[in-house]
Amino acid sequence: MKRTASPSSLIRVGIDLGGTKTEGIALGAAGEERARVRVPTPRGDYGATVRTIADLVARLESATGSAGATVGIGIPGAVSPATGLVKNANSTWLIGKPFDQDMAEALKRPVRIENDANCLAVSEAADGAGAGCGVVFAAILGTGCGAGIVVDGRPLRGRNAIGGEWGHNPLPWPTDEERPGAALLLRQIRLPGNLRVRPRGRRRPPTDHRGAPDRGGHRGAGGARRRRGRRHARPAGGPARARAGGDRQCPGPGRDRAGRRPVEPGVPLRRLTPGDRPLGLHGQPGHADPPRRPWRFERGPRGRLAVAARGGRGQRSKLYSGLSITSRGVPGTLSPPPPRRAAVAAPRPSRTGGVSELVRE
Ligand SMILES: OC[C@H]1O[C@](O)(CO)[C@@H](O)[C@@H]1O
Repeated sequence: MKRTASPSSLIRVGIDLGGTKTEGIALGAAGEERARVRVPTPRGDYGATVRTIADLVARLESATGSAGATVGIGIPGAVSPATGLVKNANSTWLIGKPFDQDMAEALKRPVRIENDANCLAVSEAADGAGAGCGVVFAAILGTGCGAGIVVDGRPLRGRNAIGGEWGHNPLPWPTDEERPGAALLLRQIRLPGNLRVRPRGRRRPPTDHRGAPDRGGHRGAGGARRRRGRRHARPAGGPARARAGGDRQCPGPGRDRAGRRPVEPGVPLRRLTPGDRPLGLHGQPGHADPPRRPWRFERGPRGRLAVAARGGRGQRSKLYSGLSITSRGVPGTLSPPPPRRAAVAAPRPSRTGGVSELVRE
């Protein structure tokens, strides 16, 4: 006979939906761990993701001999208060979906959805590194990079449900290689097919984390590691106690990966101007929701232009190959990686009328 949950046998199920794995835990009435299951996340398949979580809940309930457990799910990104749809998820197949509703329907009960970094921050504030602290900041380095702020035990979501998100924001003390900002941040965009964006002109030779030429391993990996260390260190310089979660390695505030080198800010803080407006998460404009104005690139010195696309309800911005892009007069190129040339995508408006400007020479 199926047992139903009574207050004494109440099971609380928590699910961590990650980019590579999905893990569920069943907690007993006193918060003790009763069961735990981890499965691969069906990447790219929204329906399968919903089913996987529903199966996980069923497995946890059967492992604990319970039914009707309460369910909370930590997700990358957030459910937008404006649209009720998922936004900012590095697991991009969730973007634009009514995930909370679909999960409630699949599980036949209400579910609570929260940003994974907020879950981490609440957990650390409750009984982890931030226990006893009034304000706790926790950074998560998983498939994506995010963070949460908790005040007096409750997450600060903010009006756009992005409170604490630091992963895709401009950093203080930009270095020369990061200026003017937008050109660099353009690299974050996932382009259709094989296309990629790179700044035009001088290319820095790959270096390791000490700045020496990187010989071996992946080309440029050392340089990337060094930059990553610096960039994570800068915003982390502030809080008294910070906690990093997620399943990727983090060099740690102010240190390189080996924990040796202090990271110095080097250059003074430069205020970003509207023209520097970086592309936000997954090509959306900043973190604004809904976008207050479309971003665009300006006409460059050679009169060539620019692609501009409007982000919007979770859809990716569209960029096209074969055009030059500029940002505040600093040219970059949008090109297919050699030697195989990707087909030039024909400019076409996105389904929601996304292309705001497209100018050819
Ligand atoms: O999953 C880790 C983090 O990645 C993000 O989706 C950003 O890419 C955040 O919203 C989340 O907290």
